[in-house]
Amino acid sequence: MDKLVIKKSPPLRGDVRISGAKNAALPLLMTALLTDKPCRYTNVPALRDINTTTALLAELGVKVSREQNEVRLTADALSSVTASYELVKTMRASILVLGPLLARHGKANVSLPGGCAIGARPVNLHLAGLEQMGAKIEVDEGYIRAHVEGRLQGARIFMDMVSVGATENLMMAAALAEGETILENAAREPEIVDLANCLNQMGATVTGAGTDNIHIQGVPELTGCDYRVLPDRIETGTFLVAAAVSGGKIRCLDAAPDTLDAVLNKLQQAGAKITCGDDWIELDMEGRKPNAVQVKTAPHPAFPTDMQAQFVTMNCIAQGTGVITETIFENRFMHVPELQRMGAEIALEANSAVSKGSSRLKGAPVMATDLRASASLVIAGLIAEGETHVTRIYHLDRGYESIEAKLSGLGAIISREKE
Ligand SMILES: CC(=O)N[C@H]1[C@@H](OP(=O)(O)OP(=O)(O)OC[C@H]2O[C@@H](n3ccc(=O)[nH]c3=O)[C@H](O)[C@@H]2O)O[C@H](CO)[C@@H](O)[C@@H]1O
Ligand SMILES: C=C(OP(=O)(O)O)C(=O)O
Repeated sequence: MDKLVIKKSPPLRGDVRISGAKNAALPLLMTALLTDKPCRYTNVPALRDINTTTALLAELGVKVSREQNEVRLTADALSSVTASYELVKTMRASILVLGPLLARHGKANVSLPGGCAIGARPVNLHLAGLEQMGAKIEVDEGYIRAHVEGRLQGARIFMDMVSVGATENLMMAAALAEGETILENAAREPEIVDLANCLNQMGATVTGAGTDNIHIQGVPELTGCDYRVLPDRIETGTFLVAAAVSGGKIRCLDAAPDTLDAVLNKLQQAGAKITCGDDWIELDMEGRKPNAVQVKTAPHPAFPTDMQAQFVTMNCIAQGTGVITETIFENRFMHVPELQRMGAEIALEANSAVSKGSSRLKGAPVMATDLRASASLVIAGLIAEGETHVTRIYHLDRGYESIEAKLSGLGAIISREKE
């Protein structure tokens, strides 16, 4: 297994190119299941989760070809409608094959994803929505077994929690359903808008994406697509926080500033000077240490849970007391004990991490427990005295393309080694 070795680094400086968004690319690649025509996706990040997705699609019989950041998929003859436990257990987003398979093939067997380090993460909203559209679903031996006679039927579906994945699964299913589907209390994330744009390019009629009320007029069949994945707002935010923590000045290129309002707002409160162009964001700390900020995670457009861990690291070394409250996942503070091992003064109070600020971090061996927790430890390593060894970085490789090369390009002292 690999680990990252990070030494105390100078303030980050320079330009970094932002990759396509993992959380947009995953549902986008699943749209290929909705058509027998070829689909081409560009700006697809080179990530472990993308490898898992193409392996999953190949297992279903989808023809896959991949070259650098381009993926071509053709689902003209499926050989299976089963997403196996072996793949689903490594990537929860595998559940997103359920809606498309059911809509186009009338049948799907998908292993229950189960929980993960950050929480229980049930899929009841995905299943309830599909049942409202006429699917018969049972859970047997750890598998969701779903079928429908004829086509799924459009329905008015109210989701009593905001769920990104359920909104995506139901949007894809509804695109091939008979009649209109209305998703109420839908998620409003930029990745949902990206999925709607791709579906519309394939001949679907999706309106309202980006609001909490999405209308999908089903069509009998869809065509292929040639679609460029949205820039990764969480990768962008992670580099910006790393630069803020180090007191540096960086420019994120090929970014999407309008997807990051809540994060940029908090960075400004922390004392960062932020300048944006159409597709770039510059952060300049002008040599200052960040001020602690108060943050509460919530569905988009509020502050994203996927940026919470990185801000916990920032608050540790910032000036003043900061409180970060997590409202999306019940167990998303696994990075806190690891940061404490590096000397961070943080107290966990219910679902809040309270940092006293001005912690002097010292390098230590630390363990990555999930994707964004790993990112928070890497950021801590950049400013800790001495050397930090981050193990179990397969979590990091799920969601950050070439993170050590990108950080090195900004002046960080970081290398990948064998554990
Ligand atoms: C691949 C991907 O895009 N992952 C993102 C997606 O995950 P994901 O789509 O899994 O997250 P959801 O938005 O569905 O989850 C939000 C909350 O709703 C709960 N819930 C969800 C579905 C359901 O059927 N029942 C239920 O109770 C979850 O346990 C969680 O507490 O959105 C999360 C919230 O922004 C992000 O952290 C993840 O990075
Ligand atoms: C939690 C995340 O991803 P996933 O939903 O794929 O686990 C994430 O991207 O931070």
